[in-house]
Amino acid sequence: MKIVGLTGGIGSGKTTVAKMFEAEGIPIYIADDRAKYIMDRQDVIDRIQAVFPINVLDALGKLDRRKIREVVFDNKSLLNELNSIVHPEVKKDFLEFVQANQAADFIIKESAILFEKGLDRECDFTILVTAPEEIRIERVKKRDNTTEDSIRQIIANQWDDLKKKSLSDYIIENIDMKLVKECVISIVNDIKLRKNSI
Ligand SMILES: CC(C)(COP(=O)(O)OP(=O)(O)OC[C@H]1O[C@@H](n2cnc3c(N)ncnc32)[C@H](O)[C@@H]1O)[C@@H](O)C(=O)NCCC(=O)NCCS
Ligand SMILES: Nc1ncnc2c1ncn2[C@@H]1O[C@H](COP(=O)(O)OP(=O)(O)OP(=O)(O)O)[C@@H](O)[C@H]1O
Repeated sequence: MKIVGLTGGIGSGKTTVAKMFEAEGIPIYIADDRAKYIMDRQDVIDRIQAVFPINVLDALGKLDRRKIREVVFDNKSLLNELNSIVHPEVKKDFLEFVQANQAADFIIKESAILFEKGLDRECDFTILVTAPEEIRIERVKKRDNTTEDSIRQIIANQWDDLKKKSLSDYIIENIDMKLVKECVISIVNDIKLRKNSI
């Protein structure tokens, strides 16, 4: 079984593209979604609250992600603290996913920070999803009902596409969905023919 990392900056459309792979029968692991699920666990909530200088809970005692988002992307040390709590848990969770999908030819691991966190070293191949920054910002503004400033703060915590392009095996420009779909189908066929690289 091959592990194929899929990444892209905020709003590039990597989850949208990951779902196209899923439609072709490829198991997909969306690290962001799994991180959210893990962060609803009480033991994880307690560890996060212990390092945050503000109350990060909502009225029901659940983690208020919006509050966290408002502080971490402007505070590198707090983001590192959060990452150091969440990422090892995601790693364990991913290993279980890999075990459960041994029969697949390959699986897709989608993460916004695949290269930033060196996770590409654990992948056989990598796919980068790109789109012009202004388009990405417009997409996220619409999707999350958020401000351009807050999106730009997240972009500042991710590598730029130029750096990621040089490390990627496949690059998908996500503008026209029909072309993207064709690209996904040809990548699926190509990866199936390739041997594991790690
Ligand atoms: C900061 C949090 C609470 C904000 O949650 P919220 O639901 O508002 O936004 P969401 O999770 O959709 O994040 C928005 C976008 O920010 C980017 N992003 C998320 N985490 C990170 C990070 N650690 N570093 C850089 N960019 C990140 C992604 O492009 C992501 O899609 C959340 O992103 C989080 O818990 N991040 C830390 C865990 C993590 O690293 N997850 C990503 C992969 S495991
Ligand atoms: N080719 C496209 N044309 C128009 N809208 C798109 C396209 N691709 C994605 N979108 C929309 O843009 C938004 C962002 O896409 P998506 O959530 O897949 O991005 P992402 O890279 O996973 O973002 P994030 O890093 O925030 O998780 C979504 O609302 C999605 O429906």
